[in-house]
Amino acid sequence: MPATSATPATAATPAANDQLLDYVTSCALPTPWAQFTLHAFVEHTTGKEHLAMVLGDIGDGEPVLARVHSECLTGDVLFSQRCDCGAQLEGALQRIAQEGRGILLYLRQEGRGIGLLNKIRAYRLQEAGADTVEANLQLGFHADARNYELCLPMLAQFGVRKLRLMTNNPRKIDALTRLGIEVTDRVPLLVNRNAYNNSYLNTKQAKLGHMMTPPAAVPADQAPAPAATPDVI
Ligand SMILES: Nc1nc2c(ncn2[C@@H]2O[C@H](COP(=O)(O)OP(=O)(O)OP(=O)(O)O)[C@@H](O)[C@H]2O)c(=O)[nH]1
Ligand SMILES: [Zn+2]
Repeated sequence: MPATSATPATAATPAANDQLLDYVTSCALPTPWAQFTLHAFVEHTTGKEHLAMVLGDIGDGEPVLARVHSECLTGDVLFSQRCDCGAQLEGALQRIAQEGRGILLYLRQEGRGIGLLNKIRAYRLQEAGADTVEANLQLGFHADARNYELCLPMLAQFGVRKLRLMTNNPRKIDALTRLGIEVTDRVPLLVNRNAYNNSYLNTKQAKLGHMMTPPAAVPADQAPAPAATPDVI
């Protein structure tokens, strides 16, 4: 039976307006692994809706198991194998459910901050030979255009300042630390490689500094049937 959040859906009260975003409302969110409480925020400048999934008592001052997840519609919703986002999202929620306590911030900064349409443009460039970083640069963007400043008021809503952060990305840890959020531990969040995400994961490791185990080659005879251009993701 899934764990149930100790935070009732109606318990959270709107915090004072922050300069960056407003707290809006919450509801129960049953998942296959636990019943979370889903909290909704709206960002002032963009009108984007950002979300927090909370399980258990996270406001007691102890470090909280946390995932700061950037939106990836293709990976989180459409089952894309080009990246590791969907598997990381699922893995993070499962891990929080196992502990019975934690928070997942779902930030609407799709495509590392360049948006869905530009991410699809970037995928097309990758099919022509660019890697994930080169494609962003060719489109005139930084390799990673995200910022994490919303995390501070979102976490403050729940009285959270110390995280055990599920990530492989050292720049995410640096960014949160600079905001004044204490990352007490990094919890690796590794997913299986496949023929479609292998070079994407290698590029994240080589060019974006992600901390992963050494790349393991995917034997050709174990790889799924090839798509049009699987090796240039
Ligand atoms: N521009 C661009 N964005 C991508 C691509 N693949 C995935 N993304 C986006 O990248 C974001 C996820 O970033 P990742 O680099 O996979 O992981 P991370 O959040 O930095 O690090 P972890 O915490 O270890 O997962 C999501 O917003 C995805 O939409 C791509 O090829 N190009
Ligand atoms: Zn993704």
